Amino acid sequence: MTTLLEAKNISKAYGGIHALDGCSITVEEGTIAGLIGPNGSGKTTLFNVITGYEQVDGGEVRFAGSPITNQSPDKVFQLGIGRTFQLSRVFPRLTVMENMHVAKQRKGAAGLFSRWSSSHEQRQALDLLDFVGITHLKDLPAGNLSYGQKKLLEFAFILIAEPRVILLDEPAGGVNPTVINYMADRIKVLNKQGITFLIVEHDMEFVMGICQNITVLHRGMTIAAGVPEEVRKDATVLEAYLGD
Ligand SMILES: Nc1ncnc2c1ncn2[C@@H]1O[C@H](COP(=O)(O)OP(=O)(O)OP(=O)(O)O)[C@@H](O)[C@H]1O
Repeated sequence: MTTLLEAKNISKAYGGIHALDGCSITVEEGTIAGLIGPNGSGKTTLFNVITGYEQVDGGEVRFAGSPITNQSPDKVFQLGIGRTFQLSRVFPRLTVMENMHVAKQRKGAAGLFSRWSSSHEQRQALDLLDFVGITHLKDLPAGNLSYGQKKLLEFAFILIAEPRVILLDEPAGGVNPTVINYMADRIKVLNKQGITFLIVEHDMEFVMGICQNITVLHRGMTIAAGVPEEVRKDATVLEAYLGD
């Protein structure tokens, strides 16, 4: 297996709070990896550090063999790392299709208000909306979508940039079981096509069911990493969850 994404000895403090305190994670290419830990253990901060939304105080992030530590979010996105946020970040006044257009431009060099540069790109956007099951909503303002539909749009939004790895922050959080199952199915299909995933999620059934490898954070440190069956039984992990 080849390592696609790696964060080593990452530290990040906010004033006196050590959100990340020397944690590390390795994501192998072609896998679905999970990142879990009790509330406040540093999961979102680690996502922010990997994707350039926060600068590290120490440590190194590498993608496809090259250092990407403290690169800008746009640069990281263009390199092939897509991500979603805990609270979806669609543009509420733009239509679903316009949101897809913005995503395409973020990846490429076109000006923000240019037209679709080709009918192929437009077709690709429609195909992706179809893939996540929301084509029928394409002309609606994204703000009118339900919470689950916004998460699906955000997913399509990332896919249009053709990322090599996708970081999902709580894809199952606050959405109904039908959407959760649908999301899991879409992730598996994309993974079979070669896309690597790193998923932060509190829904243990979802994580254990879909991830091949799981890293556990506690107080900004990596306390375990391994296959779901190992992690599930790990005494340190159980203690971290029970203690918080
Ligand atoms: N911008 C910030 N300013 C100050 N403290 C922060 C900031 N971001 C995160 N923290 C703190 O860093 C720690 C880790 O937070 P983080 O959100 O990364 O944890 P998490 O594991 O994602 O939590 P949750 O599961 O609740 O989403 C927490 O103590 C949090 O309060």
